[in-house]
Amino acid sequence: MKRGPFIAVEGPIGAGKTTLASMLSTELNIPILKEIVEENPFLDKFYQNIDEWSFQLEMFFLCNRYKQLEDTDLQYIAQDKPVISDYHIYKNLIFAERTLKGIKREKYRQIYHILTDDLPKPNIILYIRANLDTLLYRISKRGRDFEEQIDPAYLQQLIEDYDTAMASLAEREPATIIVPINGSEVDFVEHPEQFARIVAQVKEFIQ
Ligand SMILES: Nc1ncnc2c1ncn2[C@@H]1O[C@H](COP(=O)(O)OP(=O)(O)O)[C@@H](O)[C@H]1O
Ligand SMILES: Nc1nc2c(ncn2[C@H]2C[C@H](O)[C@@H](COP(=O)(O)O)O2)c(=O)[nH]1
Repeated sequence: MKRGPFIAVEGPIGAGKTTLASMLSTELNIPILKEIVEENPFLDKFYQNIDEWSFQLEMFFLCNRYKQLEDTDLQYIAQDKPVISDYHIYKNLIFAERTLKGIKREKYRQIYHILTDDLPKPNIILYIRANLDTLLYRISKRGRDFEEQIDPAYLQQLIEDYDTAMASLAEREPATIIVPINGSEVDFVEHPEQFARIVAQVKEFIQ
């Protein structure tokens, strides 16, 4: 592998991204880059009225992730140091294509490409797929008040959007390694041997 591994854990809301990224970070002794969710001023409003707040929310996520990735590039990637992240910048587009409409969607697409096209992209993606029941259960287990309002139909659409987006990324970027994980069947939290299998897979790619 040419540069230090940049590993992203992806999947729809509640799939277990932050959990798996944190466990891998500890196990492999690789620094973690985590999304900060609690300080987001728009998420609560967004779930109350998606059409009203989607542009502000998507722009907020995009600007935050842009800044975080710029810093990550300087601190780790440009220095060939490994790093693991609980998101891929591409998720901005997955969500925005679902939540934005018309001219705002078009403007967002342009800004997204201007900001992100030259940013370093992960070379390994652990893609946690999970069914609707699993996601709803985990979201309620996590217990964030504002997420109680998530419409299951929105979540189901995101499950499908993620599948489409990962297939499209695989086609566009054949060098990116995508490791699918069935998050409804593989339980890396309760079953250490299942976590060990994921660790072994990742090690295969980074050594
Ligand atoms: N494999 C798993 N088995 C059981 N609970 C899990 C598993 N993965 C995640 N969780 C729990 O589900 C909730 C959501 O996980 P989280 O990692 O925050 O998801 P994400 O970052 O994808 O939104 C958390 O309460 C976490 O402890
Ligand atoms: N509309 C968008 N919502 C997003 C985006 N990234 C995250 N989120 C939401 C989904 C959850 O409620 C919360 C945390 O996300 P996790 O997947 O880490 O649970 O934030 C986005 O780009 N657009």
